[in-house]
Amino acid sequence: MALRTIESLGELAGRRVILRCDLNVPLSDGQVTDDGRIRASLPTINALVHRGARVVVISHLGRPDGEPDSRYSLRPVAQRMSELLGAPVTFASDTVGSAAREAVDGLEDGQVAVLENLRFSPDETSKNADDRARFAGRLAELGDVVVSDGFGVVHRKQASVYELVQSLPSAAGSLIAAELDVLDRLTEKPERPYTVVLGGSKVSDKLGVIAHLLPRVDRLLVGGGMLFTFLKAQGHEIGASLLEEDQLETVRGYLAEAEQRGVEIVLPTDVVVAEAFAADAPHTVQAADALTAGPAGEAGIGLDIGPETAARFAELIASSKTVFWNGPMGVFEFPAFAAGTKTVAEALTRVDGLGVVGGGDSAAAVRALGFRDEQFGHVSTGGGASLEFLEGKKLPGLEVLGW
Ligand SMILES: Nc1ncnc2c1ncn2[C@@H]1O[C@H](COP(=O)(O)OP(=O)(O)O)[C@@H](O)[C@H]1O
Ligand SMILES: O=C(OP(=O)(O)O)[C@H](O)COP(=O)(O)O
Repeated sequence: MALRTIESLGELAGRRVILRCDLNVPLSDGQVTDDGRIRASLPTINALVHRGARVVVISHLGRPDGEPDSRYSLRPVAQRMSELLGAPVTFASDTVGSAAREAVDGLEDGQVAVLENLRFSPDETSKNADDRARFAGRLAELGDVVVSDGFGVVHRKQASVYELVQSLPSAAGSLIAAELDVLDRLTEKPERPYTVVLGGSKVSDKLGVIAHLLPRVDRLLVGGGMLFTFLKAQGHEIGASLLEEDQLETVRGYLAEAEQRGVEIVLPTDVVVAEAFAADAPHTVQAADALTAGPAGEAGIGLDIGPETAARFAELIASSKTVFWNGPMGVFEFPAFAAGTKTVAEALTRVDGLGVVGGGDSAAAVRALGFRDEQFGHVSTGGGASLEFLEGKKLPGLEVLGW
């Protein structure tokens, strides 16, 4: 089925358009450190502005605890959006309260407002459909139609992604359409060898996709925070490294299934082990099977793949015809632990075929390490969303758009 497009919404001049974006960008000291997701939202914002719509932008940022928390405010995002648009952007300090209503009522045709973080309300992410519907209803009062364009969050059944889109006439924005165009190429007869590279820190989310990826890919390379659950599942110690204890059995199952299917799960042979989770922590390269048990100060904490592993991953990536990579290989925010991510990124630029990097932090990482988006086949704004799409799953935020 085809996505409903903005054209299907008819005349937009003078109408209030709620635009659901994914503006979940990295911040440091209240400053946006990578504006990729804001830039990616601009084509749809500009298209709506040019049609004379009154644009009400909504988004989440990070994972606050369902209550206002200034560390996760969208205020700096609104500021950066204003700079990029070259036009004023009103910021409302709440999401469905009096500030939001005032900001929306004050909009003239072609103007833009950004409302505060959706996740400051527990109802946005509630598991209870009634809570979500109630919150979606309050959001719907702020608009006449909805445009959903937050590709990075379409895998979440959350109020603004799912219930809101069903509460008003709705359509997909051009970012979602563009993302799906590329991802379709990865799902429909990908050229082989097809390699998926997984890393990052959202370990439990992303371990879940492996079961569905195994029948589709030739190789799965595992780095980042995820690798330690694999090493532990193989019986190795991992010091104070990231671990999903309750996933050990599942991971053992994946290893057995991969062997049966002839899919290579490639695990690190060396890792960079630090004395603490800190930019200046002393660190050494250790064999992946040589770590000991204990707290960070004694047994260390794994913060990057080692150089031997990075070189092996690079070789496997560059010799593939189709590659999807989500999740940094290490804590790239600290330069001492960015080497693995840099080596993998460099290899992805050399893929003779389609090389895609996806995810908020992965895209930010490659840019921070000096790569340009044009060097890759595609830089996707969604990590988890892309992975679940590649699994062949129906995604809630796309289903409600007619996909
Ligand atoms: N070994 C590790 N231990 C802890 N965190 C890690 C490790 N490797 C990578 N990370 C962290 O993973 C984060 C990104 O993960 P994730 O959100 O899953 O990626 P994306 O946003 O690209 O989908 C980064 O902030 C990075 O520091
Ligand atoms: O950053 C995001 O996902 P990603 O890290 O998988 O790219 C999205 O904004 C979704 O955020 P969430 O994983 O907190 O629901």
